[in-house]
Amino acid sequence: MNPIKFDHSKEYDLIALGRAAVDLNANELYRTLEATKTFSKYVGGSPANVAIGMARLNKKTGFIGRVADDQFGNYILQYFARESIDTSQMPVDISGSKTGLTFTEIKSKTESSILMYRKEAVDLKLEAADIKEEYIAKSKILLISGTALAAEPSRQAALLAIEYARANNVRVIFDIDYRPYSWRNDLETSIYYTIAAERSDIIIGSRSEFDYMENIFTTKQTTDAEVAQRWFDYHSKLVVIKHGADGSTAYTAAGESFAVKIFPVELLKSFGGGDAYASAFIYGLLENWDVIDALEFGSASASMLVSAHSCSDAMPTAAAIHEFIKTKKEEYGELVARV
Ligand SMILES: Nc1ncnc2c1ncn2[C@@H]1O[C@H](COP(=O)(O)OP(=O)(O)OP(=O)(O)O)[C@@H](O)[C@H]1O
Ligand SMILES: O=C(O)C[C@@H](O)[C@H](O)C(=O)CO
Repeated sequence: MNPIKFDHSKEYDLIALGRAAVDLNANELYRTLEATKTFSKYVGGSPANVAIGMARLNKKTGFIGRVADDQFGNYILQYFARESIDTSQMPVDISGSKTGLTFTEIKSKTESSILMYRKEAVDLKLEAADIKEEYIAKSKILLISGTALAAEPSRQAALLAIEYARANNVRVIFDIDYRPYSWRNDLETSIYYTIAAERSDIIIGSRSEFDYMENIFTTKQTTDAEVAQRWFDYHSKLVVIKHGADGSTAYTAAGESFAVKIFPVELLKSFGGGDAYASAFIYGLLENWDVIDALEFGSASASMLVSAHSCSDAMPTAAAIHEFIKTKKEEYGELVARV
């Protein structure tokens, strides 16, 4: 049973807030960045990837975020327009700030890493004045990417957006999305993540991201169930904890727990799975599926993405995910991802 109640009278399915950036993924595989000569350019930025994933799944999607006054800013706006993502709340920043860049290094069949250029990143220039309550009120969901909390003025903009959502029966999804490059220290990260998480209906993150968030509370090793309970004691109804190649778990405030494994694929890069996971999982919730079915859908999309060269371009349609699941179940059995 889906524990999240959406107001289905609202126009948008999801509005994402945070960074829209650019990925430059190495074309030469199994080399270090030092030895890489060419890259493929994709739209990137975790919340942008999730928004693209939602749009690919035919959900009406909007975005709140600033873009740079340069070719990369134009590229992002044009890409979003082609994907039918509303860009009315994506002001062009004229302060000279730059689009965040992420270089993905595919070092071996099992190892990849990212190098992020985020100095003066335009996404962190988002201001509270950019946040319109009447826009947010039109959506079933507001998705907040944790990196939007890393610096001012983006931090206050994100926290204001959360308050507007809560005042207008909009479900808040907090995708923890930890990227170290923009934070000053771990305590700051933990404090502001906690402020957002306390106000969110759904929290999604990898286990290590939850641990960052818990820093101010405890340093002892807690179970996934204990992690989830902490946030149920505030406001959350659903907590999803991802464990990379070990799959993922979900807990509801009503005391239910679920787990799924990964779908077997040939790994190309270990990045991008989380954004695909989030968009497909949220799609399942919006379709009022049971949590376990939404988890399986998210896990399938994630596995498809870690075997793809891009993140945004490779975001699959619902039909493609269903076909992927069907094929894997024929090959590995009905319970391929269910534990
Ligand atoms: N080797 C793998 N094979 C198949 N699926 C995988 C693999 N690694 C990760 N996944 C899938 O991707 C999901 C997200 O990966 P992870 O737990 O690393 O989250 P994340 O750090 O948020 O991802 P991202 O790097 O996109 O930010 C996992 O829960 C799993 O479903
Ligand atoms: O989140 C980022 O800014 C980097 C992403 O664009 C990249 O695709 C990735 O690492 C996915 O998680």
